[in-house]
Amino acid sequence: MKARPHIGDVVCAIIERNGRFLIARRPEGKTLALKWEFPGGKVESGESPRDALHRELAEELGIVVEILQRLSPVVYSYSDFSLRLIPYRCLIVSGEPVPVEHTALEWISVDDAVFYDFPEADIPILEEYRMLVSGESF
Ligand SMILES: Nc1nc2c([nH]c(=O)n2[C@H]2C[C@H](O)[C@@H](COP(=O)(O)OP(=O)(O)OP(=O)(O)O)O2)c(=O)[nH]1
Repeated sequence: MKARPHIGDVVCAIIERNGRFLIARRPEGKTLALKWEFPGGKVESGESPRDALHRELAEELGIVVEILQRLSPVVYSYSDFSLRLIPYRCLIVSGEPVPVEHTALEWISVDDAVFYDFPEADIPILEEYRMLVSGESF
């Protein structure tokens, strides 16, 4: 019998400002190279998802955020790994994002998202977010 693949938890942030949110481009030579993603990363053992998000955003972008809302987690299996991606809407409370690990950052509107190449696991998150903000005066 084949062993069930390990599913790792990954947290990610939808960081909002002026009706847009921040996306970051993954570097060449890494998994999902050159895809645009929500900033975030793997939850380490013994760490809560929220703590992991604060740590990753400080490391990757040099910012401190306030978490506003958790959206629905997405479980997705790529050909070589599986993950549970847990999204949080956030606001920056200090710092200005600087791409330490990513090759680019962009602030986009939810309608712009179709023009960017996101990982498959992100698609349901973008869809839920679109529904959510279309009901708000965003
Ligand atoms: N941060 C982030 N990661 C995502 C998103 N969508 C998605 O499939 N992922 C995947 C890419 C990575 O494999 C993993 C995030 O882990 P990470 O950013 O800490 O991983 P990494 O590139 O340093 O490590 P690795 O993939 O090379 O093992 O989750 C997303 O929107 N944001």
